[in-house]
Amino acid sequence: MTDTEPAPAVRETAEAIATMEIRGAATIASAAAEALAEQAEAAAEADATASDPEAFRASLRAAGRTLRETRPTAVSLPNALRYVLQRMEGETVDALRDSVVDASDAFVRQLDRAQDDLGEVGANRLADGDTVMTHCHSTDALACIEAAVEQGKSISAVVKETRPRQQGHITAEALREMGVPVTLIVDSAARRYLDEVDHVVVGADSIAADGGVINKIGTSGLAVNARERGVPIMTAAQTIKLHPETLTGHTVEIEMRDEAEVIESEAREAIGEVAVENPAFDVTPPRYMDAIVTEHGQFPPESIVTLMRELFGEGAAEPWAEQ
Ligand SMILES: O=P(O)(O)OC[C@H]1O[C@H](OP(=O)(O)O)[C@H](O)[C@@H]1O
Repeated sequence: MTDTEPAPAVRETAEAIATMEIRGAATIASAAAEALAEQAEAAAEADATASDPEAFRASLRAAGRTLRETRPTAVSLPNALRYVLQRMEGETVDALRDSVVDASDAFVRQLDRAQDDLGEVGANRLADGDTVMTHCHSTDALACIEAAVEQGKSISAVVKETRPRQQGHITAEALREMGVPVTLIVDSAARRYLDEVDHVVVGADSIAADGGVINKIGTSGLAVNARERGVPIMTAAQTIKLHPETLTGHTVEIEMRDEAEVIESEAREAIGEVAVENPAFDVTPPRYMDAIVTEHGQFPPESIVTLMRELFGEGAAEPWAEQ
């Protein structure tokens, strides 16, 4: 390992995030924080960095860049890197390592606590006997349903399969394990089933300062249909999903993934020369979302900017940048 080469554990985590073996905004964030701790442990042992605090810092920043480059849309990833790298301090390599490991542990603990707290808030929006509709797989959204079940409410679910990666299957299994009766449907059946649904519950990968919700592709269409059918829709999003760069007018980059996720090679060849696109996310305008549920309470999307300013100020530092 040279001073800027990430430890094998960091490269493995980065690869797993890029291929979506590790996926879901919150899970990506905790994996990234843990990878930085592993980098710190490895760098404290490596010849090039063990006795050189500046080389140690450089190796942590390089690991941050490797992790940052994996997927562009879920802001929980750079927010995790910010949390840990901004707390890296000390004059010696041992002190630096300890500060990174401690920050990483604190971040992961905070993430779990936030999800539990958010679940309680979201559960209060659900009533006994409600049927919820879900899209994709969100641990934050599931936390709301699980807390409602733990409150003794009887909840059923209509689960959208969520093409192309079918994360709805993961949601269906998780809900079944909670004892929630599940009906799995294809995405295009959603509007038909909205008449049988009391609440739509989705997660988020990023929340923009204007209250726009960036979530799995298909969320915006679902939200528009829910509004038209008069069904409330909430997004469950811990505050690590708030995108500080959008405070200064930046837009959120929507990840475009490989066409192979959409169409098998044989079918692709048979169709011939056509374009195939695979955007992973879309933006739901704030007027189509009833509430953003966070660990700090629930907010109308248009007012989320106040919470963002409180938590992030106006700036979004990049402590992983080369110096
Ligand atoms: O953080 P939690 O709530 O678990 O997940 C949040 C969001 O992350 C997922 O993205 P992907 O499957 O990684 O592309 C989905 O869009 C989901 O709603």
